[in-house]
Amino acid sequence: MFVLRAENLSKSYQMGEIEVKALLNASFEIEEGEFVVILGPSGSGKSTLLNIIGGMDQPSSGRFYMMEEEITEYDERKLTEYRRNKVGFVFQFYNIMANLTAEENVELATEISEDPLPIDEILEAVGLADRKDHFPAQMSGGEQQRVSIARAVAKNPAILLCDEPTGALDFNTGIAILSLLRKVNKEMGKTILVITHNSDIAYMADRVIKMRSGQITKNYINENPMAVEEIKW
Ligand SMILES: Nc1ncnc2c1ncn2[C@@H]1O[C@H](COP(=O)(O)OP(=O)(O)OP(=O)(O)O)[C@@H](O)[C@H]1O
Repeated sequence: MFVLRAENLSKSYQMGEIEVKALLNASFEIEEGEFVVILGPSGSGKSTLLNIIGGMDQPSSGRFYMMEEEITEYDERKLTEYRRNKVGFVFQFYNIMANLTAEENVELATEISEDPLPIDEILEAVGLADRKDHFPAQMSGGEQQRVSIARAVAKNPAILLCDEPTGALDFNTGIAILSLLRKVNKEMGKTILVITHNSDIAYMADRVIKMRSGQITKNYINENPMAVEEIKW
C-alpha cells in the first residue's frame, strides 16, 4: 500500500521577469515502510519537494496524497494538524531547543501530537537513556541529532522527513545516525525519506529518487540495499 503519492507536482517562483521552475511535474508513489533517499545536487528542487511533502508549502499545481487523504486540498488548520501528527522532521542542524534537556525536547514534541509514544522507550531506543538530563551544549553533534530523531519518532508520525541528517557530522557519526534511522525504519516500520546530495547514501535505500533541475530523472528500487556499515564516503 502506498503511503505517499504525488501527481504532477510543480512549483514556480516569479523573480521579477523570470519564472523559476523549482519543481516540474514530479510524480511518484512511496510504499509504506520504505526507506527512500531523494538525491540531487544543490538547487535541484529537493527542499521544495520536502516542503510540500511536509505540509509547509503548497505546490503551484498538482496533487499530493498521504494514504487516502489529499493534502493539497487542505486549509491552514488541517495542514497544521497534518504537520503535528503525521510528519516527523529531522534537520541538518538538529534544531533542538538549547534551554531544554534531551528529555524535555522530546516531551515538547509529544505534547502537540495526538498519539505519542512513551518518551523513555524512545530515548532508550536512540541510545540516550543516560543522557536524558543533558542540555544540547553538553552533547556532541551526533548526540544532538539523536535527540532530534527521538523527538521526531516520539510523535509517532506516519513518515519521517530527514533533510541532510548527516550533513553536519563527521563520517563515523554520520554512519551511526544512518544506522539509527535504518533501525527505526525496520523495527518500528516507519517510512523514512532522507534528502541528500551525498550519492553514497543512496546505496542503503530501498528506493532512490533522483532529481535534477526540478525534475525527477530516476526512481528505482534497490533490490539489495547495502548494509549501512558498508557505506563509505
Ligand atoms: N522562495 C523561493 N523564491 C525563489 N526561488 C526559489 C525559492 N525557493 C527555491 N527557489 C529556487 O528553486 C530551485 C530549487 O531550490 P531547492 O531549494 O528546492 O533546491 P535543493 O535541491 O533543495 O538545493 P539545496 O541542496 O541547495 O538545498 C532553485 O533554483 C532555487 O533558487
